[in-house]
Amino acid sequence: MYLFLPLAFYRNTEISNTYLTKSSPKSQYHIMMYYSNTVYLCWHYLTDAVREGRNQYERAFGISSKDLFGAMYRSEEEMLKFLAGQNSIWSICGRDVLTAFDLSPFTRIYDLGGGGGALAQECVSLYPNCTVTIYDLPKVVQVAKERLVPQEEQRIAFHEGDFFKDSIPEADLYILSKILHDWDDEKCRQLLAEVHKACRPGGGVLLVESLLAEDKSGPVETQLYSLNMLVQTEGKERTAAEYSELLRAAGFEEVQVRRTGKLYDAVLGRK
Ligand SMILES: C[S@@+](CC[C@H](N)C(=O)[O-])C[C@H]1O[C@@H](n2cnc3c(N)ncnc32)[C@H](O)[C@@H]1O
Repeated sequence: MYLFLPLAFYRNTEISNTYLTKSSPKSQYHIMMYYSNTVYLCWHYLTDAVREGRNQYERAFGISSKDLFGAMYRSEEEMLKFLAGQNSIWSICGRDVLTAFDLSPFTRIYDLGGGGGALAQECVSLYPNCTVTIYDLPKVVQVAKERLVPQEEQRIAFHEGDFFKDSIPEADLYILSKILHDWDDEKCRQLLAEVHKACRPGGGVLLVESLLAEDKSGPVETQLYSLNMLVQTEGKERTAAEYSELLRAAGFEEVQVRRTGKLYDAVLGRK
């Protein structure tokens, strides 16, 4: 047993150096801090969330969540913390979700709700012939442009817009990474219908989401994420069949599903 103690200590130090140290390239520091300081406050009201079937911003922060991202971005500091947190996961899973399918035929890509841009950066480094436009709410785009995406990166462009209200420009591929899980089925259908209208014939849409098993019996991480969505958004995690159905209802065909073995998976639909 005494022999294993230093080994366990060494392993724990290695894990914390890799995933918790702020300066590590695989650091999960920002998302941990966001969970701990913001999301956890909504979890205090889990029983209310289950009873009422809605998020708990009002109880946790005293603000209405009628405009969901207005509530999440209630200060510039909160927005930065959220975007940095969202970016962190792609240092671990970005390559897996973007190589689940060969995306090289798609050169004009829009990352809808592309946030802090980490997935867009991973995409241009894996597929050097593509350009990726980060489409997001104006204040998110401004922060991504000025503080999160390196200015010398010529293959990344920016588009300020609200994908529920403004038009979506034509492209070969739309990435919707962790977007549909924020919204109910009706809003997902509305958004996918607009994406289908804008998509070039022969183009496609790539959903990046954490997939539940078809009987919803697991994985436990995805079930927990679904509760996370309940306490802080209007959405939930879904099964591959549920995403495929949403894509088909919007007009996308040849829907293919790839599980990566990590937290996030990929679903591709073609127009
Ligand atoms: C859960 S985050 C995912 C961010 C990024 N796609 C990723 O995977 O790291 C959802 C993103 O959708 C954006 N978003 C929410 N509502 C939007 C809207 N109406 N129009 C455009 N972007 C929106 C948010 O600002 C945020 O960046």
